[in-house]
Amino acid sequence: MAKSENITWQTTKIDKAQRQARFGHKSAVLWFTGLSGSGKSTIAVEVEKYLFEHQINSYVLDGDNVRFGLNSNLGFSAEDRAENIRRIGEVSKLFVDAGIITLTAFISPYQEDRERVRKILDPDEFIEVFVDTPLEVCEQRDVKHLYEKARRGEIKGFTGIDAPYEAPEHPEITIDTSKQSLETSVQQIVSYLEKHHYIKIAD
Ligand SMILES: Nc1ncnc2c1ncn2[C@@H]1O[C@H](COP(=O)(O)OS(=O)(=O)O)[C@@H](OP(=O)(O)O)[C@H]1O
Ligand SMILES: Nc1ncnc2c1ncn2[C@@H]1O[C@H](COP(=O)(O)OP(=O)(O)O)[C@@H](O)[C@H]1O
Repeated sequence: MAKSENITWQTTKIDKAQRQARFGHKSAVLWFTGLSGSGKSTIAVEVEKYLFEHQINSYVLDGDNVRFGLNSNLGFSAEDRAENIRRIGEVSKLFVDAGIITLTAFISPYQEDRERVRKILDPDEFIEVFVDTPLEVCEQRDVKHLYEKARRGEIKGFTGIDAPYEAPEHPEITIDTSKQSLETSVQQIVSYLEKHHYIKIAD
């Protein structure tokens, strides 16, 4: 698949460990996955805000936003979703190298695509956050009226309706927004990061 030839890896004089030491926290990807409307973006944005307010460098890569720019040439076939996730995985790796806690909010419905991203990162750098909100609840919310359109057949291949969602088998974190508040979810993620020594929140 690689088309580039005659390329050599350029080393730099500052590495990830030095950046992490300067920032005072580790870097990793919080990889949110779940149905449309499950709460990925809402939680990711809130965690980013919390981390920012506690002097931790973080950044959200969001499905809709990235599809306006970097991935504007991709649709929703299985192949295009795989390429979408591959590119975001590579971008996340760069962000992690830059020392940033990166939050990605993509449906990322295929186990294989998510596992491919896990493999290009160091073992503790990929934290899978399964936003396990039931389809009925997501559909009832229907924030963007997309489920309505999918049910009417106006959108083909909509995740959860006529395209698959493969739930993670061993996510590091599981959240069900039909059972827990946004504040609880944020705390759950921050606690995970603290417990596993990615960050230390000053008292
Ligand atoms: N066919 C189909 N299936 C699922 N979602 C669709 C579709 N068409 C458009 N949308 C809108 O695109 C958002 C999902 O984009 P992602 O990049 O996260 O999708 S994927 O990871 O490549 O599967 C998704 O946004 P979220 O609601 O934020 O998940 C939808 O708004
Ligand atoms: N406990 C909760 N946690 C997160 N979102 C919630 C919660 N309860 C209701 N919501 C609502 O659910 C919707 C989730 O939408 P969004 O975050 O865009 O989902 P996704 O990014 O997964 O498509 C938002 O309108 C949000 O306000």
